[in-house]
Formats: sequence, structure tokens, C-alpha cells
Amino acid sequence: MPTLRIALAQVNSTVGDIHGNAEAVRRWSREAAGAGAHLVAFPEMMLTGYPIEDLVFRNSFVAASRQALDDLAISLVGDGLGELAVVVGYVDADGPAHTSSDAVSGKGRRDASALLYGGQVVATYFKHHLPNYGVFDEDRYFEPGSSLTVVRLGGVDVALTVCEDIWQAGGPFTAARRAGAGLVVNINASPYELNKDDVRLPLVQRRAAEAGATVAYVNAVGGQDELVFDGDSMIVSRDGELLARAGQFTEGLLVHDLDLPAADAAPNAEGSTDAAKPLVEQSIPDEMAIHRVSVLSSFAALNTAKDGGIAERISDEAEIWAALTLGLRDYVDKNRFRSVILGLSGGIDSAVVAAIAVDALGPERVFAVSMPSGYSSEHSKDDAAEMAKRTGLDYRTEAIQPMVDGFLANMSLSGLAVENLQARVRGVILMALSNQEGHLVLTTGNKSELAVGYSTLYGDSVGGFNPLKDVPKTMVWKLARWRNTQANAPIPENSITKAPSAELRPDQKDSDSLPDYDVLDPIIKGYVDQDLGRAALVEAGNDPALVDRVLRMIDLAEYKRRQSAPGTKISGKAFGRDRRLPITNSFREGAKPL
Ligand SMILES: Nc1ncnc2c1ncn2[C@@H]1O[C@H](COP(=O)(O)OP(=O)(O)OC[C@H]2O[C@@H]([n+]3cccc(C(=O)O)c3)[C@H](O)[C@@H]2O)[C@@H](O)[C@H]1O
Ligand SMILES: Nc1ncnc2c1ncn2[C@@H]1O[C@H](COP(=O)(O)OP(=O)(O)OP(=O)(O)O)[C@@H](O)[C@H]1O
Ligand SMILES: NC(=O)CC[C@H](N)C(=O)O
Repeated sequence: MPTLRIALAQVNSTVGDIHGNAEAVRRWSREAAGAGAHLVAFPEMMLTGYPIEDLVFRNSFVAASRQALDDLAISLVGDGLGELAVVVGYVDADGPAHTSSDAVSGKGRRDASALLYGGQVVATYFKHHLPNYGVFDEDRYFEPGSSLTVVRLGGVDVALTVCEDIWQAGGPFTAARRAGAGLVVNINASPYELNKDDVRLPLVQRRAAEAGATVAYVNAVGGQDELVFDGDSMIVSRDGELLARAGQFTEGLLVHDLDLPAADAAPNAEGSTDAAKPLVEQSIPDEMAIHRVSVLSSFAALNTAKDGGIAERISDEAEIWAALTLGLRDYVDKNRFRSVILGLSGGIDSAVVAAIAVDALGPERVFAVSMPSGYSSEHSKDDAAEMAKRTGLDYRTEAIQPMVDGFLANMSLSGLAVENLQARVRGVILMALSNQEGHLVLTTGNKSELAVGYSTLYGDSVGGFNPLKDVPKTMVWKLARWRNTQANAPIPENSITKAPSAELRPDQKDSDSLPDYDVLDPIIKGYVDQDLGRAALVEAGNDPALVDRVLRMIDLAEYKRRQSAPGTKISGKAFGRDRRLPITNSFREGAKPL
């Protein structure tokens, strides 16, 4: 049985930085070769970053990706890595293998995987199953591949697949069984959602059984706008045993030795039977042609054994915190901001955003402003100052009352207009400091507030990025408590325990306008995350009058959400690309048809 040492490169690429991403492939390939690997696999669209969205419509972009792939194959040989097989994701298009942008027809764009060896692109594979739900729009962008590529490498048949291929039964994994593959390499850009890691392992196990082959699953890590990729790369044997698994949210190589059936000794090719392989519960037909390539007759001998190990799972709060810090750090760094700024009110939302920012960037890159008004309580100022002391972030005070008074001396305003004016003056101050000093402004509104529209447009909703956009208020408190059990306990206890208040008028409390968050959040979850209608929400035990009120608030706030800052997705359905609703919309849940 040949022993293949595989390295799964769970690494971070940047959308559009094709040169930098190719350099990262070279760097991690050197590491893999240093660890004695025969094959290193990189994530889906490693060369271009993922998702590239409408960039794919530019022929120049596709041509640059193809050119980078060819150049990479050659440069790997220059690095002394000609004997290493490198599997890497990129974007391709049908047409001649020329690389000038004129030669790319723009037709048949492909989400592709290539195997590089000895200075050549020896094999390519085009993703067969294209996801077209949730945040994915791949039917808009790509043509599905219709053949499976199997590379005979060191005497082992290795099948290439891409991400969604593993999420659907049939197709490439069934074809891999028919082709007699010993190993299926599945390269991914699979975005994080809470508990998705619990789904991935059984999924990979099902496909290993379907293919009758070991499956190596490598996922990207890092943030891209509203998505964050959590890694969680793994290897599962054909009988379902988890052999190795990487941690979440960290870059690294998962290096593991695999004893795999020799292609000649285990003839599973079309028409033959293989009693040794586990049976697939239901045999799913596939119509994929099988394309075979052969490149290396045997693997270099190994002196010592390598076991990648199995990383421990982490708690929900730890997982979300890691997602939010990585999502923010990559947004800030990949968009080349030196620092961030936010309004620090002494309340829980801005405290948690500040703590995330300090963990993501370090206190020297985080600037906070206390902006007390005539209605601000003493504790709001003290709690904000205490937060600054605990974390070491840069802290200053800008009193807003003189500026609010300036407006009121020149305009006759009352009631809500004056309340919102305070929030807007704060927004102006933060944007002014952003312009003056170059910080990215962080918004602090959580998912519950965003759902019901509890924020001032062009006021506290200003900002370029919102770490809490997909975090319900009840989870904000849980995260604060969890974070304070970890190093340095950054959040003042009083910020966690006090009743939430916008402090826009005397003694204002959130509970004046909103139900308690532990009643509100389940209704939001049902309506937003699960698309439940009024009847189902009432059946689930929610008060009918409250359901009506909350659904109305959610429906009416669509216009605010459409203008809101991006923020890291952590749930099954985040506001934004995941949930697309018309703003002008007269449909009301529960309204009687005429
Ligand atoms: N369909 C539509 N399409 C486009 N624009 C639309 C619109 N409907 C209203 N608008 C515009 O939006 C305006 C109303 O929105 P806006 O000015 O924001 O004002 P509004 O939503 O009426 O008031 C803000 C609410 O958020 C609360 N708040 C504010 C600040 C912080 C917090 C907190 O605790 O975090 C809570 C505050 O207590 C108040 O209840 C309208 O005057 C109109 O200009
Ligand atoms: N006195 C203040 N000083 C600085 N920033 C403020 C102040 N008041 C409000 N803000 C900013 O506006 C955002 C909205 O806060 P607001 O107090 O209205 O309610 P909140 O949603 O409960 O937020 P928080 O829990 O952070 O107070 C705050 O998160 C903060 O960024
Ligand atoms: N890039 C993809 O194909 C991702 C889709 C897949 N269902 C996932 O979330 O992992």
C-alpha cells in the first residue's frame, strides 16, 4: 500500500490579490515540502480569493487568474518544488489555453481546481455542483463541470473535487467510486456559521462512504467582507474514521500520512466490483465522464510517520468570538486601515465592539470617544472610562451638548427630532475624526436592533463595518460574560448588568419601546432566520399581539437595513445577501385577503 503524505494548507487569501495569493501558495508549499509532503492542497479559489462576485465577468480578471496558475507551476520548480504535487483553486474559462485577456471568451466560466507538478498544470477539474442559495449565487457566475478528473499519483488514484461537490449526493463522489479513486481531494471556501462544524464531519463521512475512498477536505480561513472562513479542514477514511482535523480560525498545515490502495491492486474501474469497499446505502447514478492523468510512478520513501492530530472543538461563544475578531481584523487589514474608532457609551454593545476590536487589532489601533449629552448618566461616562483603563485603548471625550445647542439655536426642533439629533451629532463627530485621523468607524448596532429598526439613520448607524450586525442582543450579553472569563476581563461588570438605554431623553430605557430581548430574540429568529410566518410564530407560543407588533417593526425597517454597514455573518441567515427583501413591500403577515 503506498503511503501518501498529504498537507492541507488551511490558509488565508485576499480577493483580487492574485500575485500575493500565488506568493502565499509558494510559501506554504515550501513549508509542506519541508514537512516531507508529497501533495499539498489549497482552498477553493486560492489564487483569486473567494467569493469574487462580478469580478468574474471581467475577462481581464479571468485571464490574470489563468496566467497566475501557469506562472505558479513554473515558479514552484524554481523553488525546488518540482516533485511536490500542488492542488490549487482558481478561476478558469473555456477557450484556448492562451492567457491574454482577448483570448478569454468570457463564456463557460469555471470554478476550477488544478494539480501542478513538475512545472506543468497536469490536470484541471471544474466544480460540478454550484451552490445557489443563501449567500451563494454560483448559477449567475459559473458553468458546472461535467467530468471527474482522476490523477494517478505515486500509484494512487486521486480524484479532484470542489466545495459544494461534497454537500450534494451523487455526481463527482459517485463517479470517484466508479473510477476506483483511493483519495478524493475536496477544496473549499466554506463560510462560517454557528454549528456548521457539527454538520461538516458527518457530511465528509457520508461522501467518503459514497466514494469508497479517503476524503481530504481543506477549507479556507479568513474574512472577506461579510463572510468569515473558519478552516476546520479534515481527513476521513473510507470507512468513516476521522483521521486528522485542524482547528478553526487559524492558518496552518495539517500534515498526515495516508496508507492508500494502489491503483493497480484495487481495480475499481468501470464495470469491476470491489467487495472490500463499504456499501453506499443508496446507489446514486452519475453521468460524469472520467478524465484520467498519470504523473508520478511512486512516492519518495518516508523515514518517520506524521499524524496531523485532531483539534479539540471549542464552545459556541469562543467560536463566535473568534469569527468576529477574525472578520474584523481581515476587513481592517485587507482594506488597509491602520485603526478603528467608535463611540463608547458605557453600554453593552459598544463595550463588546471595543473588546472585539482590541482582541482583533491590539489596543493601540482602537480609538474610542465618549460623547456625553445632557441626558448621559454619570455611570455611562465612568463605565466607558473603566473600559478604556482595562483595555488600554485610546480614549477621549467630546461633549455633544454645545453642538446640539448650536443646532437648536438655529432650527426649531422638538421630540424625536431632538432625540435623533444627538445620535446624529455623535455620527458627525465620528466621521469627522475618521476623515481627520484616518480611522475606520465601527457601528455598534446588534442584530435585534437592526431587525426592529431601533437606531437612528445617519446617527448611531454611521460607520464602515459593524461587528455585531449578525449578533442578537441576548448573545451580546453571553459573549460579554464569556469574554470576561478569559484573559484580562475587559468589560466593566456594570456595562453587562445595567438595563440597556439609548439615553436620548431623560430616564429612557430600551424597554419603553421594545419587549424584553429574551422575548424579542426568539421572534426575530423565527421570522428572520427561519422565514416563519405569523401563524407558525403564534403556534410556537409567542403572544399574538406581540408577534404582530414585532413583525411590523421588522418589515418597516427594511429601508434602514438596506443602508446599513457590512458585518460578519455568524448565523444561518444574516441581514444582507442572505435575506433579500423588497423595501417597497405591502405584504403584511396575518393580514386578511380581501
Ligand atoms: N421606507 C423608507 N425609505 C426611506 N427612508 C425612510 C423610509 N421610511 C422612513 N424613512 C426615513 O427615515 C426617517 C426615520 O428614521 P430615523 O431618522 O432613524 O428615526 P426613527 O426610526 O423614527 O427613530 C429612531 C429610533 O431609534 C431609537 N434609537 C436611536 C438611537 C439609538 C438607539 C439605541 O438604543 O441604539 C435607539 C430611538 O429611540 C427611536 O425610537 C424618516 O424621517 C424618513 O426620513
Ligand atoms: N454617550 C455616548 N458616548 C459615546 N458614544 C455613544 C454615547 N451614546 C451612544 N453612543 C454611541 O451610539 C451607539 C448607540 O448607543 P445607545 O446608547 O443609543 O444604545 P445601545 O444600542 O444600547 O448601545 P450601547 O449598549 O453601546 O449603549 C453606542 O453603541 C455608541 O457607539
Ligand atoms: N463555496 C461553496 O461551494 C460553499 C458551499 C457550501 N455549501 C458550504 O457552505 O460550505
